[in-house]
Amino acid sequence: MPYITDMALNLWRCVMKRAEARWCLYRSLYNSSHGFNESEVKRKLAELSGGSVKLCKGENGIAELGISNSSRKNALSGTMMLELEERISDLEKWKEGKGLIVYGTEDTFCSGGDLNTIKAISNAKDGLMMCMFMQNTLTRLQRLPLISVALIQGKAIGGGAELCTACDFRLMTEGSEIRFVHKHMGIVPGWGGASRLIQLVGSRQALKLLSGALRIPPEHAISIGLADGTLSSAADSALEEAQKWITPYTKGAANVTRAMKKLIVCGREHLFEDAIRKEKDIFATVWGGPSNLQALSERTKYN
Ligand SMILES: CC[C@@H](C(=O)O)C(=O)SCCNC(=O)CCNC(=O)[C@H](O)C(C)(C)COP(=O)(O)OP(=O)(O)OC[C@H]1O[C@@H](n2cnc3c(N)ncnc32)[C@H](O)[C@@H]1OP(=O)(O)O
Repeated sequence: MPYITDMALNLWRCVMKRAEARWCLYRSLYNSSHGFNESEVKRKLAELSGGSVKLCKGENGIAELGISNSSRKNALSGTMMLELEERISDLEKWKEGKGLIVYGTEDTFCSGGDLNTIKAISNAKDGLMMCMFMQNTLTRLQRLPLISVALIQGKAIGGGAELCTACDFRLMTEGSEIRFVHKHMGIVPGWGGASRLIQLVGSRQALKLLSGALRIPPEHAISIGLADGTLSSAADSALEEAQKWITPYTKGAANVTRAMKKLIVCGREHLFEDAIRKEKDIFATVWGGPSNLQALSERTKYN
């Protein structure tokens, strides 16, 4: 009997995996058919070292992803870009996960690409490969079935500003700042930050922020819908406060929270008709499930 249950469970997992691939929840944007040579870009980035990206998965289903490169204000070196991709792969496999907090250690969220790394790959071909690699990674971050929050302490600059837009929410501590400085570097965002910024604040606001390379303090970010809250806490307790902030959204059964986030990903990324059909498919994964049956038996009132 347990053997049959195992078989049924494996079959169910297999069906779900195929369905999730169909809903494009874990899909990268670029592969070899787009001229993307992943192994070559990985080999180059591996030579450009410094800093680390650490992942801590909590028993409450909320993980913390820490960006750390203390001598360079948490700039992302080549090896950190690789580590970030590995951590996202890890999170894609974490079936108990419900939430994610992305933060920078010490006093900065992230100062963008490590200028030493950027200089070493400043030719057109390497730049394009790095851009595709980072777009793949940040798109996979955005598509995770986890409710994600960027905790912005200090500055989120250049690629750091782009990174924070790949999260569902942004919380900013007092005195922090988001700034797309690309214009001053003679470039435009390439990690998907412009497209995501337009989705968040609309094309007019995005044009102002990008073409003016404006400093965006918490109040401004909140007023245009870029940020979702300000945290008052000192550096050492901001993570705790972010954990509290995310809890109402992640409370409850993991499969329901994850299904909810999958709906948002589908709704955001597909045309309406396509999205509403996928909503039906995702609905079918939780209908009549343990959380649903429990709620029905409890007959909870919401008054
Ligand atoms: C393709 C990637 C591209 C993108 O898509 O946007 C990028 O992200 S390019 C990088 C864009 N970012 C920058 O240009 C940041 C430049 N740095 C700064 O503006 C400032 O350093 C800061 C981040 C605002 C911090 O200022 P402050 O608090 O005054 O500290 P310091 O300036 O003294 O910095 C300490 C130390 O850190 C080094 N640093 C900072 N950022 C980077 C970086 N991105 N790459 C490498 N190193 C960085 C800085 O040079 C200092 O080093 P030392 O001079 O050796 O002390």
